[in-house]
Amino acid sequence: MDSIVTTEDTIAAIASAISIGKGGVAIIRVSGKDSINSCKKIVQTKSKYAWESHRVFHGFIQENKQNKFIDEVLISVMKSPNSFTGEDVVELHCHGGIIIVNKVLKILLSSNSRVRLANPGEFSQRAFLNGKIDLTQAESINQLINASNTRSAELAFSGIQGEIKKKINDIKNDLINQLCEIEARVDFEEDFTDFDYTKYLKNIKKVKEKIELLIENAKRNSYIHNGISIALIGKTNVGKSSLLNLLAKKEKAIVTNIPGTTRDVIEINLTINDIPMKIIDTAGIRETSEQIERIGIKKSFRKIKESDFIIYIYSLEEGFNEEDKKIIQEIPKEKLITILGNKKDLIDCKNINSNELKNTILMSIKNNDGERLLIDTIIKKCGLKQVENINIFLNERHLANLSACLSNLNDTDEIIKNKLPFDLLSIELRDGIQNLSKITGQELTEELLDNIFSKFCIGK
Ligand SMILES: Nc1nc2c(c(=O)[nH]1)N(C=O)[C@@H](CNc1ccc(C(=O)N[C@@H](CCC(=O)O)C(=O)O)cc1)CN2
Ligand SMILES: Nc1nc2c(ncn2[C@@H]2O[C@H](COP(=O)(O)OP(=O)(O)OP(=O)(O)O)[C@@H](O)[C@H]2O)c(=O)[nH]1
Ligand SMILES: [K+]
Ligand SMILES: [Mg+2]
Repeated sequence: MDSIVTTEDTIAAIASAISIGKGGVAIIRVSGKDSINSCKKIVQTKSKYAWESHRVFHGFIQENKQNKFIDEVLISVMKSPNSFTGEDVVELHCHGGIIIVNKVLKILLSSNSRVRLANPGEFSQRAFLNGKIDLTQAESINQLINASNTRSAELAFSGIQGEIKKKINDIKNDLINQLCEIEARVDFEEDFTDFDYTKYLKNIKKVKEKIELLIENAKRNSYIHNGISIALIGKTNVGKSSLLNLLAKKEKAIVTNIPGTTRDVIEINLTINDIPMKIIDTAGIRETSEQIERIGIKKSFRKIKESDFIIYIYSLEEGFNEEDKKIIQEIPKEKLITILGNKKDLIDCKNINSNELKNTILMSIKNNDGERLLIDTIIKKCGLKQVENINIFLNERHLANLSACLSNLNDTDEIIKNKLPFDLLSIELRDGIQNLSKITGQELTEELLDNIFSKFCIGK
């Protein structure tokens, strides 16, 4: 691995949340060779614990070596290698006002030419480069900071504890073992024939299943992190707003028997099976010259585009007709959770032709009949079923590398089936292993590194 960043510089930044401007205490974090010396220049202390590692001591921040103090602080020093970054780290715990903490930072930066402001994510980047954490742990730190719900935070923390790394390394070890078997034979070409292809294919199949399980679970866990949006779409008066109210368990939207009641988009948030969901009620779609309603209908079409998923509702009393067919053509197939035939209470179900029932669930929203079935359908269609309790969150980068590895493994199957040269097998396996190494960062490019850490906030 090339040396990617220069860790010659000592870096400093405000590590606590400062965007809101006030807080009891704010922390300035300093990391690098000059962290202790540069802080000594701006601190006056009489503490007997002063500058000892892993102690907290008391002091004052002084401006220009004068005896004029600008803040009273607590200080902790964590000497290399036993710190977050692995370098010498000093933390100054100032009063939490934005003016004072910025002033202390400014004085520190001007105290020593080798101290500079940290780039976004640079502390975590140093922790990574010094081998304190792998890439997945670094990414999990950022995920935890940005988590919007407790479940997402829980998954992020499990990543910080190394759960992603463990899963990936486990799969990697399986592949390394397979590679060893193969390479042993590539070296002694005459022994080709005794290679147990059946056993190899069986082992690789197991590895593929492990990867597929991770990918399947990741989909669900990414919904936990990002949530999903479901739009209720259909003609007027079919019961969209009634359904929104049923799911919300309160009267969020106006329901009347007047077609065109809902004009604007109405959204509610709920959690089903741990998944944060946004349910979106829209204006019923029909030909109309009424100006406000037309704007509402335009928004309905926009929601078809913007939402992750759609439930298409029609009235069983009216039947699924040409207009419904026309609207449903606007909905991408993969987004359609189900067609929902509503107002079951008004008809005799035996009279519905079986063609109409395909991909359709029947409900009486008014009588609260069929809600469970609808929720089960949502869970199934959106892939929200818990496959196995795998407590990790995989981001796009992890998934792309896992998929690449999976396709390497599929290629090795082909190589064997088509009796292609044996060394192709080992090339492909090596490639698969390399794709896994990219996830944890053992295989690294400068671009990848910049890409990941630039998404962090300053001070992390
Ligand atoms: N004040 C403060 N709080 C913080 C952090 C920090 O940097 N400073 N953290 C930063 O994100 C998180 C905690 N994570 C940390 C992870 C490792 C080490 C650390 O010093 N590791 C050393 C020593 C371990 C030990 O003493 O057993 C090591 O790994 O060698 C510190 C914090 C959250 N809270
Ligand atoms: N019989 C019966 N009536 C229902 C059912 N669900 C809704 N309704 C009635 O159908 C009418 C229209 O319901 P809404 O929920 O306003 O329909 P909508 O699709 O939101 O209508 P717009 O906002 O005008 O597009 C109301 O009078 C509801 O009480 C049902 O399951 N059975
Ligand atoms: K209505
Ligand atoms: Mg409505």
